[in-house]
Amino acid sequence: MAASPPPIATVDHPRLLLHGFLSPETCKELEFVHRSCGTAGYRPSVVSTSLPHLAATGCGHLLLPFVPIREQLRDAVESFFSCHFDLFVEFTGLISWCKGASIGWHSDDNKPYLRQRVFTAVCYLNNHGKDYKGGILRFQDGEPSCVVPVAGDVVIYTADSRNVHCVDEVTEGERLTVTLWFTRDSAYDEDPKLLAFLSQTSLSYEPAFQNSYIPLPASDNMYWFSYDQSGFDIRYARLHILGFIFCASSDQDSNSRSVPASEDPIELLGKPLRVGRRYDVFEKIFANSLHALQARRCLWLQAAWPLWVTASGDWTAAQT
Ligand SMILES: O=C(O)CCC(=O)C(=O)O
Ligand SMILES: [Fe+2]
Repeated sequence: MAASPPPIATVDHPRLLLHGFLSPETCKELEFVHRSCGTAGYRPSVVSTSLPHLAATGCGHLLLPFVPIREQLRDAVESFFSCHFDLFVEFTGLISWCKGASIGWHSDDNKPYLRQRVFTAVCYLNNHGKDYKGGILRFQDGEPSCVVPVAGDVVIYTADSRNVHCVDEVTEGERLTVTLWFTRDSAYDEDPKLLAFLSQTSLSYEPAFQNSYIPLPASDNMYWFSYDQSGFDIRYARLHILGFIFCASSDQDSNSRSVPASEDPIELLGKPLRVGRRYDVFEKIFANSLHALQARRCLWLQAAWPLWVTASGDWTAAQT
């Protein structure tokens, strides 16, 4: 008779790679949510869409695809780690790792404010080699020693020092994941926070606003920006990479589309603005550039035409 495997709790590096956990359709659906609502600012070269962000910005309907995925992942984690206790989802987020993104050796509970995390699940939504280069997940010890991401696969592991890992730098393309952390501490349960955000956004906005497909602005304190620390503002870089150029309303020359020297572009990031494409300028005034970035994929603002962002106000001067 074959000996039964040792209980997972006694294994040195408890982790599991599951192939084909998410269907290709689900991967695409999640990618769509991310393209619609992803926001820069969580870490340099990373764009994220967290569930609290969706709930807080009037996109509660986009939480739906996550409901079965979270449950299936919770089941998989509970069963693999033989959990005889309640397990709560602490964080769920879509994360794209753009060119230059990486993370060094760490365990996922390695900061005082992360101690509540006990298990991690990372689902891969696109493919290493085809969609991007780099971005391989490596573990310091144990098997599998590395994970080459394939769309639909999921890796689950303990968040403690038994699973120290890193992710190689993405050198080309964009690597897309949905990452969940699980906790035993109900104080960190993500669900009540989502419900609170959902009830705020659905109760406190005008009906006309609720019908808009454009996300509401996320609150300033939901994201941090690195400008103060490094002199580099991730919002500005992202606008630039996407092909947007600031165009102040006083600019008479549509070809130069430049910001007058007196206007600090960084200050403009925080001011209300409109978004334009070629000779069309959308009527909607966005609260700030972050809000416009949240919405730009809904508006299909990524075509082959020149794009620009104008300061709000007399935009007609910009298109003469
Ligand atoms: O995306 C991955 O493969 C792992 C990500 C990771 O280590 C993290 O977010 O802490
Ligand atoms: Fe990690």
